[in-house]
Amino acid sequence: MRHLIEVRRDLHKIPEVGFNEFKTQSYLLQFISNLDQQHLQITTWKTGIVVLIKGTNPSKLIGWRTDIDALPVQEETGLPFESEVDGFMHACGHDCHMAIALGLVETFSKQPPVHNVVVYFQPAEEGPGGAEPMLEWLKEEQPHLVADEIYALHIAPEYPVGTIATRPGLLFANTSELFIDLKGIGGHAAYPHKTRDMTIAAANLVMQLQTIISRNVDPLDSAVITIGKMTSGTVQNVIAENARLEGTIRTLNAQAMAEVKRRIEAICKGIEAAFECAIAIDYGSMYYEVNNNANCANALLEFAEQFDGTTAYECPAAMTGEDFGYFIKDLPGAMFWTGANSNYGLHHAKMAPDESLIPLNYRFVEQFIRQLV
Ligand SMILES: CC(=O)N[C@@H](CCC[C@H](N)C(=O)O)C(=O)O
Repeated sequence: MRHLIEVRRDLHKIPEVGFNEFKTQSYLLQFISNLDQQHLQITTWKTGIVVLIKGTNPSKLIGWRTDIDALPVQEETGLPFESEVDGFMHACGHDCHMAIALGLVETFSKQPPVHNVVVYFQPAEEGPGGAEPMLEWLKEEQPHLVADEIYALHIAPEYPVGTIATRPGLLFANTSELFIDLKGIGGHAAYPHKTRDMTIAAANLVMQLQTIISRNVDPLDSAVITIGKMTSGTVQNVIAENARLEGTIRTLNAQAMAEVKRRIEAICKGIEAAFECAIAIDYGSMYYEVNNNANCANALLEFAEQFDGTTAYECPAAMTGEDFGYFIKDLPGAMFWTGANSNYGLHHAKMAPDESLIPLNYRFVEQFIRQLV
């Protein structure tokens, strides 16, 4: 399956963000339509694709989900197949995920498994979230395409290739995006007393938000507030009338998320009073935690222990988010990390997974699905 690496490189060159994966979708459709169609049924939803593979003696429908979107990150890997789209990159490995999923569709199209298999090519995992609306559409309009059990993987740069890492129960956090707009009064840089400077207000707000983690979250629990982007003002000698913070909140449970939000709102009220400004908060999209079904996670770990080329690792939970959580909110299923051996982590401009993970994982997942009873 050497060609899957070529496929990954092709996809790596054309990164697209959530619900804009038009070139990606047509590349995937082209690949799938070149396969033997006898056992396949292809359906599209927005920029996503759902492929049903009819099994030889099915008694259930097994789901495999891959995400297909990229990130607004300027690539700095220096690889010969670098992103051709300025400012965008597959910095979260979804290009590898897609190549593995295409490998599955290809092999199952030639040699169908016993059970029916459905492969979801899901848009917008990085945001604003494709899993929840895709599932709604499936349930309402294509109920025969809703899996009975479902699996997915995510590359993990910090583990060697061949590591299959997961755990029963909570694997990934609850997430909520966070957008905060501050409005004050702009004016001349030399007359600050006639203005309400939103650069100063936003800087104070960023610092105060971190006290929620250190002073409001139970030290035996965990949470993250990250402000990934901060913008204010227009030019060096004009005091900023507007500022905007863009970030994300991560918690291990829904109660902690509610408490963090309550404190964000209280702190924003304080900043409004202190800096005489107006603040608007928007929580953007929220992802339900990835809570693995214990039997499904253990089945993956047990299979990885005896599979040639993989090592099972029962890993700790992480503060990453994944809208795959919506798929396994109501269905049995599990997600796992798969080693990608990169010196740079997820979302880094130099993240470069070891591509040998692609043929290995495609074989692992194919064999895992084939042996499910
Ligand atoms: C695996 C991974 O990196 N997932 C993303 C999901 C982002 C969700 C949303 N846009 C947010 O930032 O809250 C992650 O950043 O963990």
